[in-house]
Amino acid sequence: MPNFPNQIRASSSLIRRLRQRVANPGVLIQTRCFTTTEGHRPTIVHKRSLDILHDPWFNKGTAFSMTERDRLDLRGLLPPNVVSSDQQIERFMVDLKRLEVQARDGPSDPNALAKWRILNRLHDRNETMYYKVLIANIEEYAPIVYTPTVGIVCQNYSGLFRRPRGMYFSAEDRGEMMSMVYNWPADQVDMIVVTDGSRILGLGDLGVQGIGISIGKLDLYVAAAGINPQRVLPVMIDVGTNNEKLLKDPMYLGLQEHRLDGDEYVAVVDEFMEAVFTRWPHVIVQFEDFQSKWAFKLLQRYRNTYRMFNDDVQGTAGVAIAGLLGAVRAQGRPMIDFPKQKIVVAGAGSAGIGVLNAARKTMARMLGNNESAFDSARSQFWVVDAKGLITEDREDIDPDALPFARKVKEVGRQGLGEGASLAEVVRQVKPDVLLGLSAVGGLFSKEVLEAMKCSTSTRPAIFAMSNPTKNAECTPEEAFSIVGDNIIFASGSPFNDVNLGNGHIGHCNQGNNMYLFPGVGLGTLLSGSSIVSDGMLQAAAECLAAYMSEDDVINGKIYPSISSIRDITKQVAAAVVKEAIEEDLAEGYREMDARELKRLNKEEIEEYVQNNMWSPEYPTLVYKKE
Ligand SMILES: NC(=O)C1=CN([C@@H]2O[C@H](COP(=O)(O)OP(=O)(O)OC[C@H]3O[C@@H](n4cnc5c(N)ncnc54)[C@H](O)[C@@H]3O)[C@@H](O)[C@H]2O)C=CC1
Ligand SMILES: CC(=O)C(=O)O
Ligand SMILES: [Mg+2]
Repeated sequence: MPNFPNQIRASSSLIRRLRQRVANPGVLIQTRCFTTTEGHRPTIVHKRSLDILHDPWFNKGTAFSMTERDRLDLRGLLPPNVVSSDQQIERFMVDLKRLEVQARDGPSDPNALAKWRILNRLHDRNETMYYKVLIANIEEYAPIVYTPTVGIVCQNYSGLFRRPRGMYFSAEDRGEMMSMVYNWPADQVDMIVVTDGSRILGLGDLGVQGIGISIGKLDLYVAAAGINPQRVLPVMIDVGTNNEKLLKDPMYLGLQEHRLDGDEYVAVVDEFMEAVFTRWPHVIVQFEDFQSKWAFKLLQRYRNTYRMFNDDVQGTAGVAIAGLLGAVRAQGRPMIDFPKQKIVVAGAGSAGIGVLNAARKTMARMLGNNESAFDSARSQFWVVDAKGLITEDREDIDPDALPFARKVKEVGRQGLGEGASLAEVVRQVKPDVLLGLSAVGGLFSKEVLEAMKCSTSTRPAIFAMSNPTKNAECTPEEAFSIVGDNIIFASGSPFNDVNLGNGHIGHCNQGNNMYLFPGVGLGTLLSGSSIVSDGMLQAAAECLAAYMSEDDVINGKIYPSISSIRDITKQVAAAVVKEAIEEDLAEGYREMDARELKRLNKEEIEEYVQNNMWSPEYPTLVYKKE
């Protein structure tokens, strides 16, 4: 008879069952009381990995210890912070109590977070149905699973966490990644979206909570590009966080230490890349929301060796180019006039510099594609960052911004100098385009927009591209009411069109990389190219630019409506495949080999893309014994 500790009052039925166990030591007795010595006996399970996490009987969620995670092939399938069951309950209760307040946080839709929770639960229960709902209602639900609501989700992720989705590679997993990738149950993975959480939308460093953005982007991969949801993998590389609030938050699920930096940081990302490409050699890895400091370096480090691209640098650039060309057409001018546009860019981070580089190259191509064309294109841009106008006088200038630093003499003639304010720059330059990728909500103040009224363009364009909604540089109402009814307006997050009165509508375009990255990923996959070339990205941007009709652009519509995202994605993917074939990069995909790909004409490429897009229909299921 076992000795019960004094404080435990065992029920008579429990004592009866314990007696049974003493008589039959091999038999495990299920008991509801977990404070007896029973709690220390192991429970035999016939499952491992996600099967355990998805089984409500055995799942302990974030409370699985590291030894158990290793024993049950769970390493990487949960955020790295191991919490006690009391902490789990505390986190749940705090989140429950916050629900009402959070639900009101939605910037444009007061029920946004509540909708996200409902959709997320459906996602956990039934993926086919989830994507069917998402695709059929993309206009209403893209702002829930993607920007802006995904921003609120990331900010509150530790509280919202219920079931894991995706993989976490943390600094603690160094040396383990090559084996832990096998904890992911799918033998085929087509798309990975990875973040290190260091710059989530315009919300800064959100650490492990940034995984929400990888999940949201992959939702669009499935909904827009028809990537099979069983072959997508959201990833979070947790190297710590420099967000002091999260470092002190007892609810936080990530590593509570400062970010790794320098060689140590690179070694973690290197190990991750090697591991995923070893297990899935044909996967495409999209880098998302890495702080600028690393975004460019990692892109240069990997782009010629792995199938990868950086969405914020390259996807945003393509979307902006398409919009900028649309803005030229909206003035009733041919696209070839683009090199005459004066463009003021606010923000010189990964997105801003990506756009500037691509815009300069596009202008240079139009001007003859030689060195002098490239050099002269530079003078069309004025770049303003947190310290004001960037000139060659800037101390410790960021090397990525250096090519866009204005010559001091040159801007001096315009009455401008190093560090001039955005309003001053706009007043003096009178630009055709004012483009914001600063993450500073309201940066296009009344003063800046008043200055934009002096633009020399017949149809000034304002791109307030920062996300989420509260970080937009201005609202469309502010832009139309201050600058005038005739402007072209685009924002990164969705806004409603503006009623200008007299039956006129001020059109609000959504200038977001969601119109490109799904097609770039799908096109790369189906071409079988082992890299994502500049030409493939350029082809994607040109396809998006050409998608809008002359009537559309004259009416101020420079981007498609989100309701046509599946169609535009198909076309972008086809353009990417075509370019990969032309550059001799296409190695084929499945039964379509390189030679056959080369024989396809434009229509056949589109058909090939269409035929390879997954649709949310229930398949017939058949049971087969292992
Ligand atoms: N619409 C879209 O498709 C995309 C939008 N974005 C948005 O762009 C924003 C910036 O992203 P990153 O470039 O990666 O961020 P980042 O943090 O690397 O860069 C921000 C830049 O803005 C500058 N800045 C800060 N305060 C400023 C001020 N008062 N005036 C002028 N410039 C100022 C900073 O100096 C820095 O150069 C984010 O809000 C992000 O959500 C990013 C990618 C795609
Ligand atoms: C849209 C996007 O990629 C961003 O705001 O970072
Ligand atoms: Mg991004």
